[in-house]
Amino acid sequence: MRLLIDAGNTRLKWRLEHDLTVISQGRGSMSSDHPLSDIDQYLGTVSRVAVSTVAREDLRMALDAYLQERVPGEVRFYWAEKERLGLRNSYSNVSAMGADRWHGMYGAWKKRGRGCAVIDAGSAITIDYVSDSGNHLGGYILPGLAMMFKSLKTDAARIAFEPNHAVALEPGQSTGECVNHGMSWVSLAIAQQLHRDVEQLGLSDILVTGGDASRLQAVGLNASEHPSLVLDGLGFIDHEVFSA
Ligand SMILES: Nc1ncnc2c1ncn2[C@@H]1O[C@H](COP(=O)(O)OP(=O)(O)OP(=O)(O)O)[C@@H](O)[C@H]1O
Ligand SMILES: CC(C)(CO)[C@@H](O)C(=O)NCCC(=O)O
Ligand SMILES: [K+]
Repeated sequence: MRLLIDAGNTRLKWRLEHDLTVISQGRGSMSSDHPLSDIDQYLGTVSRVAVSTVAREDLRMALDAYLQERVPGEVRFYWAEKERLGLRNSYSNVSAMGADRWHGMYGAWKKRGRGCAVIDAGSAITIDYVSDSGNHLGGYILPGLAMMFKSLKTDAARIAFEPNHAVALEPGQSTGECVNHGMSWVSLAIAQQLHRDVEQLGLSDILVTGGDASRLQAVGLNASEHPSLVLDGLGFIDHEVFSA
């Protein structure tokens, strides 16, 4: 049994596989003492764990200790790389790139095998462009939608509102409308700029993942949704490493 883990800043996503077939998948909180409690009964049978993480080093170490204690198999952490089977990183300091971005891009590269844009709308939003020849052309890092809401709540004294996920784009006429419509408006701006970039760079399509994927699609982002793209890419890499 193989366990794949995408440990983000807020949440952890996991997938349990047997012979590359998905047995079960789910998510846990990074702040939980037992983030894998849903699969407690399986942990003793896991022969290998592959982890992609962007969490703080102390949280990574706590996750490592937690896994070592419960899983008999090897626990391996995977990071961004310079190159893998035709996909080439543009960062000169490759290790500074979030592992989730590399693994998401690799998942997209393996699925598409040609130029594409990858957008991960999670705690932060990342956008990465890959050319037909596999060159990472670069990307963008933006605050995520929940992060934007939170910063308005905590850093501005007179902005009181209840966030919602409705798509409404007309100019707001109350604080709540201004903030909520503003979030749709910024989502639309992201989607439109992505469409322009993809067209200009000649990329074939857009893959989207992350908790706010559907919100971007709701304002018209023309993308295929891959809810666990990071785990997909991580799984491909771990498989390649172990079958080499
Ligand atoms: N049930 C939910 N819990 C938390 N966020 C959610 C939920 N459903 C949708 N979201 C949206 O998903 C976004 C977070 O996405 P996602 O779950 O992919 O990130 P994350 O896993 O928290 O990020 P990271 O991988 O950095 O930990 C938030 O901006 C929020 O608006
Ligand atoms: C941007 C996030 C937080 C998105 O999860 C992650 O990919 C990260 O911590 N990246 C490190 C900085 C970088 O990718 O250049
Ligand atoms: K993420």
